[in-house]
Amino acid sequence: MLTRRIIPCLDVTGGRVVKGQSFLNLRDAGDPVALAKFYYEQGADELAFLDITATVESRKTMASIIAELSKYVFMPLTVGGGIRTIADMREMLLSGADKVAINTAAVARPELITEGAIKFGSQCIVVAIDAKRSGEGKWVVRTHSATQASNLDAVEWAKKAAEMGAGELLVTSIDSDGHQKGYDNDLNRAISESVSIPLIASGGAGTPDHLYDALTVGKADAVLAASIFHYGTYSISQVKEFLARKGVAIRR
Ligand SMILES: O=C(O)c1ccccc1NC[C@H](O)[C@H](O)[C@H](O)COP(=O)(O)O
Repeated sequence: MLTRRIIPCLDVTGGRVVKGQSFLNLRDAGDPVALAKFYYEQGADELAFLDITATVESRKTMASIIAELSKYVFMPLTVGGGIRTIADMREMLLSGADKVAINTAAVARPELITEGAIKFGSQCIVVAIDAKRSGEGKWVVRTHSATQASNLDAVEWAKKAAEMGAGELLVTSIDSDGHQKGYDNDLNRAISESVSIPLIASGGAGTPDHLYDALTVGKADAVLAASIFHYGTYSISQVKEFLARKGVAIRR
């Protein structure tokens, strides 16, 4: 079995890490470079950076943060937020990112997924999907930092993104995000059972049990978390010890 990955997520705006609940009420959660170095030293398997301002200016800030980080942090870096073109992807990858996450731009023009996969390799292209529960066993895709509803069913969109060449899916439950009450395992399992590319679960982590449930019940290949780590509720090593004791293949 492939080792499962623990991925801290740094949502960045104005050069600072922030954290909210269901994408709202954002609070300062620290300096991005310091936090990234801390998580690297703690044994994180990968790091995700999300530029939630997503302007031309903020993308330049993100590129300089990633360039600075790459000097100290030697684990896969995924960068997302406002990435709209091949040029945006190239800028992040040349700054030191290993993967780019595209969300709104991929919904607007799914061909961007294929173009990015052809240019840089599928392994560089993560399609981020922000999904909101819309009925029993149904989730709708929202874009623009979850401010706009689309007419896309989240499971169907995930299947299309995989067909278009995505290397990995980063699936965030808008309902669970930041509440530390657990991931939306129904959402993650529904998508994981529909695609053959890795799924990173996101949104809701509050205890090590939640991460275990996401990797088992939710059938995720990796777990992304922000609040649980930024607020120091649990350390990465505590989470990894817990998962290893439960028999999960984890890198230590
Ligand atoms: O994705 C966005 O555009 C966005 C915008 C504003 C605030 C948060 C956002 N995303 C939520 C992040 O992906 C968040 O770090 C993950 O969902 C993990 O959240 P936790 O529930 O705190 O582990």
